[in-house]
Amino acid sequence: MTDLGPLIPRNRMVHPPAYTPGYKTSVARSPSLPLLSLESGPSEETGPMFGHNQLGALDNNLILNWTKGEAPAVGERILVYGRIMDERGKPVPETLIEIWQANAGGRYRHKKDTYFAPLDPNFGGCGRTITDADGNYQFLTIRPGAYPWPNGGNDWRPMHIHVSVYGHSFGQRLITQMYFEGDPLIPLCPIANTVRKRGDLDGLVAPLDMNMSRPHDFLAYKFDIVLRGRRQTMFENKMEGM
Ligand SMILES: O=C(O)c1ccc(O)c(O)c1
Repeated sequence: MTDLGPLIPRNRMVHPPAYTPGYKTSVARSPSLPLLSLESGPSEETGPMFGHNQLGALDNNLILNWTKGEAPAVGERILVYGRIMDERGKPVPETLIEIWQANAGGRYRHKKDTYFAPLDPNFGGCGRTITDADGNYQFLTIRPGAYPWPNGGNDWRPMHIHVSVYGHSFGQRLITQMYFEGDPLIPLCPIANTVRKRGDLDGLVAPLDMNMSRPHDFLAYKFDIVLRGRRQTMFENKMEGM
């Protein structure tokens, strides 16, 4: 295996900090003592690797990958596509990209989600794919609904899709959320507001792209992910979450 060298830690002065009291669950999740700096080792720097032969044909089609009969998922059909790049715009090929999201009513298929909106029996909410040789990926899905969450007052999550990019090893995994152009809930969201700079938050908002939409079928949203550098995508400080 190629020696990729030690992992480069994320710059916490740029990415959202772990402790953001406006986002209440971050308080208990964030460290209260200074961090120790440990060298990464083989368990962080190597594998597991995922190959194309491990993916099912519908893994990147959330409209069809959970259907029990012939019925597709309920909702506004959308294509989410983009490219994963490094700081020089060089594509990142063959990397696993996974997404998870609420259904069209704003409800997750998760035992802890008890929101009034019903589950859609034909929608699971998870998908995965591997970038091609030019770093491109695409998912066919439905637009997730916004939903209220128990953070305080009347907080709502904007429509969003959770995105994980795997890299070459466990220690490289990066997680973020994609928002939708024009959603008025974005500037009101305490989680979106953990991103300190307006320009960096704009990088998480996918523009509508009519050129990639398909007439009479789906709209398209473009979400590029930049791993490092001046135009880097903002990543989360936690590894789990809905
Ligand atoms: O971390 C959380 O508490 C939390 C709550 C609601 C969400 O939609 C989410 O993405 C995270």
